[in-house]
Amino acid sequence: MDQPSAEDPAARAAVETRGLTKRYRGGQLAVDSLDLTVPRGSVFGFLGPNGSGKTTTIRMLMGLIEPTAGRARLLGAPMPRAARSVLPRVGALIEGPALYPFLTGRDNLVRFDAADPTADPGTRAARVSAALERVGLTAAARKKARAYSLGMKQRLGLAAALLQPRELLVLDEPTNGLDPQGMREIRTLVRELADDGTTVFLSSHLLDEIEQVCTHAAVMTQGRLIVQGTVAELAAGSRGRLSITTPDPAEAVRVLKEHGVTDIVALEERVTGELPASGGSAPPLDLADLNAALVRAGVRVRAFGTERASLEDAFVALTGEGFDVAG
Ligand SMILES: Nc1ncnc2c1ncn2[C@@H]1O[C@H](COP(=O)(O)OP(=O)(O)OP(=O)(O)O)[C@@H](O)[C@H]1O
Repeated sequence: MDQPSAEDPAARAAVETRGLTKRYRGGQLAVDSLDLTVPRGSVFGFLGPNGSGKTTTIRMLMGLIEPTAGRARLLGAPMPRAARSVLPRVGALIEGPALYPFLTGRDNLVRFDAADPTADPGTRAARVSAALERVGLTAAARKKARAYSLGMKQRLGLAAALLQPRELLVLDEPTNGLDPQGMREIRTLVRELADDGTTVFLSSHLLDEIEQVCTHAAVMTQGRLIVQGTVAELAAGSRGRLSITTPDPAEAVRVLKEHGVTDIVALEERVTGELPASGGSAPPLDLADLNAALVRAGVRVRAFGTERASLEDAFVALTGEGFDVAG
């Protein structure tokens, strides 16, 4: 009864939650009726400021804590009920890897592998070497983990998650605390894993990072999901800023105002502004008409267009808030 058919979207999604809710004992509503669908094969960014409920959601998905209400499916199977059969197909890196500092990178992986009752000891050395190679730590395999940089430690944690082939990787803030080089390494690795067909679900409070690496994203604030979709769809939700280059900025500003453009900023030859929102009875402003009006008014236009809308624009448009991008 609980097994979805091949036609059921739940069978296709790598992660699916319906009404998933967590209220902690102290009364804190950390996750509120979450309906999340992570398509198989996606790199899915789970985005939200600190405290928005991302870790709580991930801990429920992995069966580490019980939801207060609602349900969660991982690779089509109900959690936490199917944990024993599903979790071996899922690699996870949650709240930093638990490493033995006085063991080498390689020996750390040997210990992780030995803790897995399904792992054949006869092929352990080959598995460990392949995982080290996968994350680019072969050269550093004999160094003690305490001598690793934070980025190398994260990669070692990923290697531990990759000792077995995985259909889904769940990474909680995998670049938290890393320097730009470490962040790039993790991003590259995530892309490579996705190219191999692994679904990657990663949480982050960095919009920029999600835009660079993810195909899909969901945005959380205060325990609630405010939007989910492909990154392209989310960014398209806001139109971006109008930008004009002209030697006649004063006249351009006048024409733009007449056409309902707001928040106009003129800096030497560059004039930018917010296009009026479409909707209601007003027809959307056609950029071709606006350009023609500028030319009719004698404004000499060197360049005319909209700046690419970013996920951050979409986020601000959705919530009316800025985003914590400081890290
Ligand atoms: N064990 C707990 N008991 C009570 N409240 C908790 C517990 N864990 C988290 N919370 C609260 O639940 C809310 C969501 O926290 P959560 O850690 O899930 O958010 P997050 O988006 O992962 O943030 P961060 O990036 O800071 O980890 C916060 O208000 C937090 O204080």
